[in-house]
Amino acid sequence: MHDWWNEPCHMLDESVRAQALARQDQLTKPRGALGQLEALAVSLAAMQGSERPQVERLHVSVFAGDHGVVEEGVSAYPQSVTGQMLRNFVGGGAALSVLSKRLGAPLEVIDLGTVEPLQLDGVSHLRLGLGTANLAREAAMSDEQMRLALAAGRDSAQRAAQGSAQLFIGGEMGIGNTTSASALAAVLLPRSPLTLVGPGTGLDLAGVRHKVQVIQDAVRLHAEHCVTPLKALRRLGGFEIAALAGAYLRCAQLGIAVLVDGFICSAAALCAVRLNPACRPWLIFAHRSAEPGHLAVLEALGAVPLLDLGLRLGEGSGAALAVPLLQQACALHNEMATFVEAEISDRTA
Ligand SMILES: Cc1cc2ncn([C@H]3O[C@H](COP(=O)(O)O)[C@@H](O)[C@H]3O)c2cc1C
Ligand SMILES: O=C(O)c1cccnc1
Repeated sequence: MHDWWNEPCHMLDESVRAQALARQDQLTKPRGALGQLEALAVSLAAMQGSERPQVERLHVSVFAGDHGVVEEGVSAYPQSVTGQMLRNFVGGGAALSVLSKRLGAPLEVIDLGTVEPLQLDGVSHLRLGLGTANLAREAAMSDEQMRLALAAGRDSAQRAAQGSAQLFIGGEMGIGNTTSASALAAVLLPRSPLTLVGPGTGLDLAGVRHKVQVIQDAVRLHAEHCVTPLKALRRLGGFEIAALAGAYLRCAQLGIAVLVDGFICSAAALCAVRLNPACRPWLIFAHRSAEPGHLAVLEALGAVPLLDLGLRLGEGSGAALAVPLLQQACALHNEMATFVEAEISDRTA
């Protein structure tokens, strides 16, 4: 079967990057005084091939999928919440719904396989099963399910391109997915689950200890078979995690900047980068989640997150929150006066 994710990624425009860098140094501020915002505007310029980058047209897709591993008692919430939240996403009540409405961005909701499917207007159904299999006992997905999930993400990136999106945000909903993301990180980094696993939706200490045990056992069961990132994704991932990886990879191939959310999305980004390392420059990391494993994943990706607000929600909420920062970084880059324009001396004393 054709492994589309291996195709080359779009090239960043290095001459535009150099022009944007030169412009930053001419703006009426001490050099480097806008810190990460300068690098952000310069990166966006290189990605968009435009010396005046913009982040006005957003594409936001949230992928939902249930996780068989929930039967091991690894989440503070029941599996049925995943499907129920879909109504909340389309009804406007979910955190991501509120944030994307504020940003003026339509929210695409895609059900990849929840245990209690609801027929809802505004939800696309690409159901791959009643959730994944229990990764504590067997591979989470069949090869076909994983490929279909990757393709579902690829197709959302393609819709983003059709809408001329300047930024892609992927979100996720899947009770139990911090377990899947932690197991993936443990195998891909590799690192002991003990240092990665956290409370997710709010497990107490005993709950976290049990979750660590479940993940350690799962890693022991699957590790020797996870000889490629694709095999790790199939055995330990989730439908929504595979879709996010597929979306990130296709965005990089199509030349669309991606704003990555929290721990779950970063685990998907880790899979994407391991599948095709050339996608890495297209990924901007919005925030550092309170989930302990997130820092290790960010470090492995050489990522410096924009925000650190103690968020532990997922959905894409942290990415949506960081959009105004990207917009302001672009406005400063595009609209500030140069020393020459403002007739201010740019020489140091
Ligand atoms: C009402 C509600 C809304 C959410 N929105 C995102 N999540 C987040 O929590 C889940 C992962 O945590 P765990 O692995 O502990 O189950 C995912 O669905 C994630 O998106 C939510 C969780 C709940 C309960
Ligand atoms: O950072 C995340 O993505 C996250 C953290 C806790 C629960 N759900 C998601």
